[in-house]
Amino acid sequence: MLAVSAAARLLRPRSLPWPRLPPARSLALDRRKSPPGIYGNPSKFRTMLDFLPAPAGTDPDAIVTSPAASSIVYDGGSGPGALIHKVEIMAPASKNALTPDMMVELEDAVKRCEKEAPSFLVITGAGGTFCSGANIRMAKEAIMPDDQSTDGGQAMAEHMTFVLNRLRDCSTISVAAIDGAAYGGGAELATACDFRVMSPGARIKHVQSKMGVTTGWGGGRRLAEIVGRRNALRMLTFGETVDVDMAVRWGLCDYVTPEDETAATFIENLIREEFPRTASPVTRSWKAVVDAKSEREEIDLFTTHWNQPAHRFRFDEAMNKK
Ligand SMILES: CC[C@@H](C(=O)O)C(=O)SCCNC(=O)CCNC(=O)[C@H](O)C(C)(C)COP(=O)(O)OP(=O)(O)OC[C@H]1O[C@@H](n2cnc3c(N)ncnc32)[C@H](O)[C@@H]1OP(=O)(O)O
Repeated sequence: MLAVSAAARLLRPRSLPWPRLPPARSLALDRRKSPPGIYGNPSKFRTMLDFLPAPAGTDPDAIVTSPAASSIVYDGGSGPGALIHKVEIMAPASKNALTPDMMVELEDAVKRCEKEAPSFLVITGAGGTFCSGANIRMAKEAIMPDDQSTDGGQAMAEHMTFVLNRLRDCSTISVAAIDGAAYGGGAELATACDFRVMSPGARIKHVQSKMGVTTGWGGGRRLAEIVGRRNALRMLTFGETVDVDMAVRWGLCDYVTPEDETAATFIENLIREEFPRTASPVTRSWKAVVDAKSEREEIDLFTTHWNQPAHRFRFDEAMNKK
């Protein structure tokens, strides 16, 4: 899909960088489908865990930096509107398991991505693992009291569903760069991204049934959308380990990395090869195009770009080559 076609080469800008995209909202491209609060108040999770002061008001867009602020590392590249931003999950001692603090940091990362509007967001894990899901030790401590109360689980599920829906609905194209394991919640995070890149040896596994629960972060429905109902049921019921070959066959993996490259390096190189100068203003419209509810919506998106600087630049370049 991102392979460089002859036509794409022809249309590539040679000298001038393209103008920076204004933030999504001013282009009316903010296509968030899940209104804040639809899954309850996500700030409830923050408050419940008591690791943050009660949020001021309930502004769901506010970025409230978690005191931990270390395990989800946001790399803003060359700034707002850049071609690529990156999120690295960095807790290698637990195979990048997500603690409650990190779930809050992930929310902040997604909000930052929405605000700074890069063309692509690459999500990866440190130390050769993507993410081993929720940190089971911390979850036990923080949200599994002895009285069998379900409140903590519900708050976590609402929080993570809210965060991952925002990631999916954000106009930035997101890529899960998977080395090693994407297990449990890690698999759910991977399916919230628009594409999955896997290096040899990477594997995706929905271990939830082995843990005695169902998917809590919206990952079951997303999986069915990606691999089809039957394959999703198979993966979920048996907690099957899906390796790269199977993931490619089922449409769960979009790119396979060569042996000697990490998934993140591979996808970054691929993106930079396709967009050698800077971000294309068109990139952040594609999700809105494929999700358009009507021809009118698609026409309106097209019109947003028509005769604008990037279009004129590429058009003239193509004409001059004729
Ligand atoms: C809604 C989502 C939520 C849910 O379903 O409720 C979840 O996500 S629950 C968590 C689901 N995830 C798992 O069950 C994965 C468990 N981990 C593994 O299967 C393996 O660790 C691995 C990811 C396949 C890696 O295997 P390996 O390379 O052999 O490493 P180790 O197994 O030796 O692990 C090293 C170290 O990391 C700790 N670890 C691993 N995963 C987690 C985790 N999810 N939470 C907390 N800690 C984790 C593991 O215990 C080892 O610790 P030490 O023994 O102290 O070294």
